[in-house]
This record gives sequence, structure tokens and C-alpha cells, in this order.
Amino acid sequence: MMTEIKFCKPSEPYGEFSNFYSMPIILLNEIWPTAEHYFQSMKFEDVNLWDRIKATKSPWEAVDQASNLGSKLRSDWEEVKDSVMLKAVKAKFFQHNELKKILVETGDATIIYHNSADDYWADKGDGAGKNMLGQILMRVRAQLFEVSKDPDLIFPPWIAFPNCDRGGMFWGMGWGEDYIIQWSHFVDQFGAEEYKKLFPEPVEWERSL
Ligand SMILES: Nc1nc(O)c(N)c(N[C@@H]2O[C@H](COP(=O)(O)O)[C@@H](O)[C@H]2O)n1
Repeated sequence: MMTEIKFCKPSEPYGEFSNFYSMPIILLNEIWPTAEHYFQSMKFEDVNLWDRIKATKSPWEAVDQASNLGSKLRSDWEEVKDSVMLKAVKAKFFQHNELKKILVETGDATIIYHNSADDYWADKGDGAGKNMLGQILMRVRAQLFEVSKDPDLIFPPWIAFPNCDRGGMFWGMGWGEDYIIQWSHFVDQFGAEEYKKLFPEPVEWERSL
């Protein structure tokens, strides 16, 4: 029988799969405190509203803030919400090696967002929900597998952060700099020539390895 992995709260096992898990993502040249902050912001076209939601202190506050702005919801939200969620989840697991490892190590297990409060993103608690978040996590896992099934492999920055320019400030400090240091150590251990065969450098990243 196929293994099932259920998750719900960020503080519980596999809580890293929750959008409320405290881990930033970078998308649209902005750093979002959690995947939920990004997801809730994308409900609106007005970038000023994004700033208000981004500034909230927790993902739960981000949900409340977006809910209060309900009348300004973009008209096509129902059509685009799955692709917005996919983008958020993909960024989270491609940009954080420790989370990527946890997702890759689930192998072919069925991932279920087990929450009676949600019948769309979760299973509604009794299996009657769509489990769209679980499905999206499995889709991202398949995308990770397309690159490599090795849970320890560190993706090159141009794959993990496709929208961050090589010459940009992101790589010079904090999270971006840490990623480059971690990646360089990994490439040294792996062997630069072998690594280059797996991941040929794009022109702008040449001589980085
Ligand atoms: N913890 C929790 N409580 C709820 O009541 C929920 N509906 C969810 N689901 C997650 O919260 C986000 C809500 O999405 P919508 O704005 O309702 O589309 C989303 O990230 C779900 O995964 N979680």
C-alpha cells in the first residue's frame, strides 16, 4: 500500500509543508515572509495592498488582512489561484535546501493536507476535500525529481532563484550570500566538472564554479 503523509500545523510533523511555515520566499523581486503572505497578496492587483499584506507579522494576520480586503479581490482569482499556489510552493522548495530534502525524501508517498477547516486546499478532515495543496506539493516533488532525486543535492542558484540576476544585490548579503556559500561547498565536494555536466552554467553564471 502507498504510504500516506498527513500534515496540518506548522509546529507538527511535516509542518514545513504548510504555507504558514515560517520560511521566506523570493518572487517578483520581493521577499515574502511566508508562502502564505505571497499567496494572499496575489489575490489583489494593487501593489499597495501587497505591501500591506507583506507587512503583517504572521501568515494568519496575512489571511485576515486579505479577508478584510475581500471587495478588492481580483476578478479572475478562482481561475488563477492554483497556479499562484504552485508558484509559491515551488519557490519555497526550490529555494530552501533543507525543505527540498524533506520533500524529496517523501519519495512516492501520498501527501495530504489534513484539515477539517478546508475542503479545497485540504482533505476536509474526512477525505472529502480536494487536497489541492497536497496535490501541488506532489507536483513540485515531481519537478524536483526531474532535476535530481538526490535529497542532498544543492541546485544551482540559477535554477533555485531564476528571477534573481547574477549581478543583483541579492547575492551579496544575507540569504543570497548564504546560498552561494552553501552551494560552493557542495560543488567542491561533488566535483565541479561532474556538477557542470549535470548543470551547464548559463552565460551570465560562467566562471562561478
Ligand atoms: N490552518 C488553516 N485554516 C483554514 O481555515 C484554512 N482554510 C487553511 N488553509 C490554508 O490557508 C490558506 C487559505 O486559502 P484561501 O485564502 O482560503 O484560498 C491556504 O494556504 C490553505 O492552504 N489553513
